[in-house]
Amino acid sequence: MTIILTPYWTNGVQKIKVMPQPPKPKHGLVPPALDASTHALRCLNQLRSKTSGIEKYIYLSALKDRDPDVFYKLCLQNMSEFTPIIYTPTVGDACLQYSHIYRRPEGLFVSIKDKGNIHEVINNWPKIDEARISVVTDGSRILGLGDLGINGMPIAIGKLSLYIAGAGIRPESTIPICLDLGTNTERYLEDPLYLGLRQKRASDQEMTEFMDEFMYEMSVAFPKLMIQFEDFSTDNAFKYLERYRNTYPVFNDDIQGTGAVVLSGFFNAAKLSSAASGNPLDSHRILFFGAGSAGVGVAQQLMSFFILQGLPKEEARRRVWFVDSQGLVYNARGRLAEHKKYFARDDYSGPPMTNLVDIIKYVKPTALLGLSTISGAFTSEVIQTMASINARPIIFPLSNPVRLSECSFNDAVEHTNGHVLFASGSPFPEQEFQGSTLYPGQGNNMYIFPGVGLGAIIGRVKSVTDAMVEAASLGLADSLTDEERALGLLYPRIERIRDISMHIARAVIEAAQREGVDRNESLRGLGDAGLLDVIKEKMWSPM
Ligand SMILES: NC(=O)C1=CN([C@@H]2O[C@H](COP(=O)(O)OP(=O)(O)OC[C@H]3O[C@@H](n4cnc5c(N)ncnc54)[C@H](OP(=O)(O)O)[C@@H]3O)[C@@H](O)[C@H]2O)C=CC1
Ligand SMILES: CC(=O)C(=O)O
Ligand SMILES: [Mg+2]
Repeated sequence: MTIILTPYWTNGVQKIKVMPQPPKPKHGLVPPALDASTHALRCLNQLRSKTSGIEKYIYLSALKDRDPDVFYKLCLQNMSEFTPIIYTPTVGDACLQYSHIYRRPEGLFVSIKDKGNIHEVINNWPKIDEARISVVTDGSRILGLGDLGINGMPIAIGKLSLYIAGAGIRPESTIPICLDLGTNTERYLEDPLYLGLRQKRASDQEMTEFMDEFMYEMSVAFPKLMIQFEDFSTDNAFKYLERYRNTYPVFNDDIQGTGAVVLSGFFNAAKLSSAASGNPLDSHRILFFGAGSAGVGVAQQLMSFFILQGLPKEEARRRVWFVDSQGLVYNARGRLAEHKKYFARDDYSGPPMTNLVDIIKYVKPTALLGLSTISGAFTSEVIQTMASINARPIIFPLSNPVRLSECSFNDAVEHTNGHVLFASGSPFPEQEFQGSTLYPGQGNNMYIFPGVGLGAIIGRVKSVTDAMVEAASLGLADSLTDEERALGLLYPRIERIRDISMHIARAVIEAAQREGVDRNESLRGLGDAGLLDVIKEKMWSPM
């Protein structure tokens, strides 16, 4: 049964009543012609009557609170209309304005001031034994929008709505969590409506002590929970994934989820690009614009593309080049952040190379991937240079939200004469070009994490291994239907997300079984079809 957190005020302090969903109202208390299907249509019309994205977001948040079944039913029926509202790009605006549009509590807030007593805060969560998946952010790098502090909560809520809609996780099994470790963003510290602690971020040492306590207490309170880390700043994203991944079932969406979704789209794009150029799949060369947690996470995952083509690991590494805010990343440039060292080039030692067009002419990449947060960085000249060296250039501007995208689909189509193989982080509309319709891909981790989480909890895994993430990626790449391939799509239609998540979950469980990290013995030996039946049967659906 869905539970409702109802806020009320006593002596100026907001308190929460935990209530079950109300029973069906008695005769006479609702209009006579109210029925479920016309009411869903009424809600959809109300949503569509709103003109701004943030109004739509507020409307849908209220609908989800009031009537989760209608919300999720409409979401599933209108996935491509709903995802840009409950997720990127609009969720970015909801985060920026969270302290101003806040209506009612949703999720769990654990602050640095709770250090030493985190156990008590966690145990205030109403349905401890139901909890299966938590998305945890510290608000320090929300999408490409920077340090938003406690205003990062909507990203955890949005991701979990996609878990529920896209993978059939029961709503009461999800916990959005925002860790409040302070913020270094002055405008929030000065905003009288800001809902978080009014202090600078905790030191590294204090944060690590806090995180160790938090992770331990979570594992005690919620023994069946998988944690998804979301939108931690670069260093902390790598640090805490490494620190906990062998002890608890954790997954970093920005490093691993993004890696998996881009590997999948790259696989499909590389086949089309190689078919057009006549060059073999193992000859691809990839240039990353942006060397943060997402860029490096994707590069680590893309290594498996080359390794699957038969290249040795060292040769696979050499197919990747990075550009960061200082230009081409190479050893002789001087001190490099730890996460950049593995891919730093040792075959260039000249002066810093900072102009992207010059770098493209030097590297001659078949693929240009943007994870930089720099809006419009892929200028017409950049795109034309890619088109001049590739029959079908792969161009993926993956930064979110849409206004930070490195280029638009329209520009990519126009400057490559329609030949581009394109995927962006946030959605772009399709384009008419020379009498045909061209479809942009959405290379967003939303295709991956619902299925990974579903597989992780049904398989009761001890940890989320690299092989499980790779299996999710290849499962997604294989899920294109013949009709989708005929249209040149790189990713399946988002309307099929439940089917896709089911297949990803199966691939994840089988990989966990091969690696010996599964704890659900009843699933062993079921075979593909048997496993799919179990997964399907476990998926929640709105009534
Ligand atoms: N599509 C998807 O599914 C996902 C998309 N993303 C998006 O990716 C973007 C980056 O995220 P993340 O990696 O976590 O962020 P980070 O802050 O960790 O990384 C940003 C990177 O961009 C580089 N950069 C900044 N300015 C420039 C510039 N002028 N020229 C070249 N490079 C520059 C930075 O350089 P330096 O290292 O020198 O500071 C850094 O390497 C965000 O917009 C995020 O929304 C993230 C996850 C998933
Ligand atoms: C999509 C996502 O996780 C991000 O932009 O951070
Ligand atoms: Mg993210």
